Amino acid sequence: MKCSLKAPAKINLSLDVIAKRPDGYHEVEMIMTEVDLADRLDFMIRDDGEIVVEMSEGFIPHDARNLAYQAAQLLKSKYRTRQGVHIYIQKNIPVAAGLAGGSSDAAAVLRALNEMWGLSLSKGELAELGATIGSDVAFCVHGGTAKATGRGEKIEKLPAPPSCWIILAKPPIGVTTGDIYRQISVPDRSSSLASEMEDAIYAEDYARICKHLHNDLEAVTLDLYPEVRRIKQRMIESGVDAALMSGSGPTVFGLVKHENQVNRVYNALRGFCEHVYAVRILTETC
Ligand SMILES: C[C@](O)(CO)[C@H](O)COP(=O)(O)OP(=O)(O)OC[C@H]1O[C@@H](n2ccc(N)nc2=O)[C@H](O)[C@@H]1O
Ligand SMILES: Nc1ncnc2c1ncn2[C@@H]1O[C@H](COP(=O)(O)OP(=O)(O)OP(=O)(O)O)[C@@H](O)[C@H]1O
Repeated sequence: MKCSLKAPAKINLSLDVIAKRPDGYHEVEMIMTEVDLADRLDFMIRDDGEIVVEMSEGFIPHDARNLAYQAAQLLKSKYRTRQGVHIYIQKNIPVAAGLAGGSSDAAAVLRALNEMWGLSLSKGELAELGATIGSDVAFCVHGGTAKATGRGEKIEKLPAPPSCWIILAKPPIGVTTGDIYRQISVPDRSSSLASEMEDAIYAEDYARICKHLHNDLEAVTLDLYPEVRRIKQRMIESGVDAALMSGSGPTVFGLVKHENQVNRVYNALRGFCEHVYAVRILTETC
């Protein structure tokens, strides 16, 4: 039995850090959306019970450190499945980029093996299991556009934002999420910035979405890595409607409403860094 699934990247349109928790995580309020830059995962059932992960990129571990492997192992041990699986991951999402590449792979494994191993788990159950692997996995299980609270694992689905183009630019550095959270001073604010973004999405108001892009982690990463600040600056100068860093970085994204602006922005960034993508928001889970 074989199956293939796409594992899309996400961006954070809004990310508020609300409080530091005693367990070392932070309480957050985030608005996230999937974009059509995706890894591709090919699955094949193995009758010997083994889990084998193969990656297109040799530098990513394919053993128990791989989030896709962890997802398969979690289902296998919890539901005592006799079958195994071979998973090939064609990596298209840049790694350690703030785009949840590994989390999305893990979510795709949960969704695929739920079908292939006949587990009949609901999306909610898969998301709950996924959250034990990483904070972004629950969102990736649900997909689409959503508000994420708690440490990121409590998901409320939202409609897709109005149609637009997104330019992603990733400088040649990797950022470790924990390092960025560790350095943030929790902002003292009375109103929720994520709510402003949520309202703008419900109102289908592109200009308000641009106005309310916000990420509390951005200032920390920009201070640590001046090249990320330069990319954001370059993006703004190239004429995007708004720009923001995604997650803990270092990828910066720019929103562009009209297709005729896309090439100009893309080319301005392409001369500046190697990893540049022009993508769209996903309106349905693939
Ligand atoms: C930055 C984001 O990607 C935005 O979507 C997420 O908040 C992080 O999601 P993630 O990469 O899946 O994060 P995890 O693998 O769960 O956590 C990595 C590390 O980040 C820190 N962390 C993560 C999530 C959170 N809400 N608070 C935290 O302080 C913790 O130190 C944790 O040890
Ligand atoms: N399937 C996978 N794909 C990519 N990286 C993986 C995978 N499994 C484990 N990793 C490891 O996870 C780390 C983070 O990679 P990932 O691409 O998921 O980061 P990220 O996009 O910054 O995630 P997030 O936005 O959720 O913080 C890397 O050090 C990488 O070696």
